[in-house]
Amino acid sequence: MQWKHMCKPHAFTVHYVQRMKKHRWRCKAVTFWCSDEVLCCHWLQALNDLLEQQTWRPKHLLVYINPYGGKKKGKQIYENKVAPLFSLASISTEVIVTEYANHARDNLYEVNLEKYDGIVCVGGDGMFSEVLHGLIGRVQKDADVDQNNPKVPLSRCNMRIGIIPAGSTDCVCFATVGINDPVTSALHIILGDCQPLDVSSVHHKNMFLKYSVSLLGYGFYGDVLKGSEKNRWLGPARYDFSGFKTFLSHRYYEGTVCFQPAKWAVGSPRDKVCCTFGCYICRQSSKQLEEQQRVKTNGLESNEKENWTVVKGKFMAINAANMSCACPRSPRGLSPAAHLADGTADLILVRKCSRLDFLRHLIRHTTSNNDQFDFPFVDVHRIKSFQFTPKHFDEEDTESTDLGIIGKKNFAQICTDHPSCGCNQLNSVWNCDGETLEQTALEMRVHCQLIKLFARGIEESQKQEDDTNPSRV
Ligand SMILES: Nc1ncnc2c1ncn2[C@@H]1O[C@H](COP(=O)(O)OP(=O)(O)OP(=O)(O)O)[C@@H](O)[C@H]1O
Repeated sequence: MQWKHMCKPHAFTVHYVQRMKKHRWRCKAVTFWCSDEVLCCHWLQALNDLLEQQTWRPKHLLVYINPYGGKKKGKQIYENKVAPLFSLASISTEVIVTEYANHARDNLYEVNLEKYDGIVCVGGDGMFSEVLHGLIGRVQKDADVDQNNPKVPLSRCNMRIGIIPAGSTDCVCFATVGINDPVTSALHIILGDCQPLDVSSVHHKNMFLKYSVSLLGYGFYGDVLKGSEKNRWLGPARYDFSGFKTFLSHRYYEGTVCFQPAKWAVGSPRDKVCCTFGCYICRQSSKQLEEQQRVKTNGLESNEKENWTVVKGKFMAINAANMSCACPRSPRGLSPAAHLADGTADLILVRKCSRLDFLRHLIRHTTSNNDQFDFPFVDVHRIKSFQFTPKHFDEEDTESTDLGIIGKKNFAQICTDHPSCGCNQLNSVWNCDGETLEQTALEMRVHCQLIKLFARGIEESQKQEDDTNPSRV
């Protein structure tokens, strides 16, 4: 049908998603013309009815914008790239531009969540973490769950969170969408995508510290973060600078790691298969975990205490990765086969080794094919929880673990073990999703699929799909 032959044209425009390269999505439009007004209305009605049936699409969203995240362009990015798309999709929003750190977290404790179909945060990983803490905290409060009890099962959050990347680090967005692009993320929100995500709770004794969705790292990654904070004035280059300095200092830390292997899990950290859209391993593992928990609550099995593996030693790094932790710099991440929603984390123990060996291990994170775990000083385990007790701890920490493995008193020691650095630093700090923790003795537990994101995981074999049907989403 050609519009120029029509005497009375009627038209409507359909906006659709088109896949571009590297997981990027764009909004395209096609206009349909019709000479018959009634027919045109029928088409419109039919399309609107179809859209109405897609009840998973959000209609009302609560949006938090951090105006100071990244290059301070959060507000601009939202107004220019995201808001017009939400309005095209008839999504109404309540927008809160944050005025101070933790504004969004505090607000989430008070707001009437029933009014919304989802929460959107515009900012970086720090902003996402704030919203995550606000939402999980609020849901536990409403369900009367004590977050300070490390053993308590947490209540799942059904409200989805969308991340519009506008920070200096957008790792969670990158790992769950495949790219940190505001328009792509907005389109995933509009389509109502849903990606469940595991969350780890981190406790010190019976005190809740933080939730983590990506990396909980001690030793190398803790030191890099701590060093980078002292050099904030360098901007994003502070991470490279601090990384180089930390590498040169070549420190190791002594302590004891106790962990519970995730025996039900289907995959292993050494798998070649990565977590992708509709991941089979996430589905199977979470199903088996649910089954195991059902058996336990029915009293058929009650041996939660056993199955702890204890590793005592000198570590360059202790990393617990809840997801691959892929980012543009390390495209496969710290643990390439880690899964977003299988109820496990990958615990990577890098024991004391030579500087050259450590460099070889680090370099493998940046290359695509080599296995970074294939070294005699690296061990990797798929776990559901772990505890760490440093060899040198404060009085405060003496009763830190309930396993009673280490019962030594506080003692100060000059750093004779580090002739290369000449430091007197006995303990490292924990890097919890980019924030340092004060306590060194801690306990981490994975909560399977505790939250949901407006994402779908990383789509594979894009090329094939693009060739056959570029717009099918
Ligand atoms: N209005 C505000 N003023 C100051 N800080 C804020 C404000 N709103 C949010 N924040 C805090 O700013 C921190 C960093 O935000 P965000 O993650 O968006 O940016 P970023 O540049 O990626 O930072 P980082 O790399 O440290 O995560 C968050 O911890 C958040 O709590």
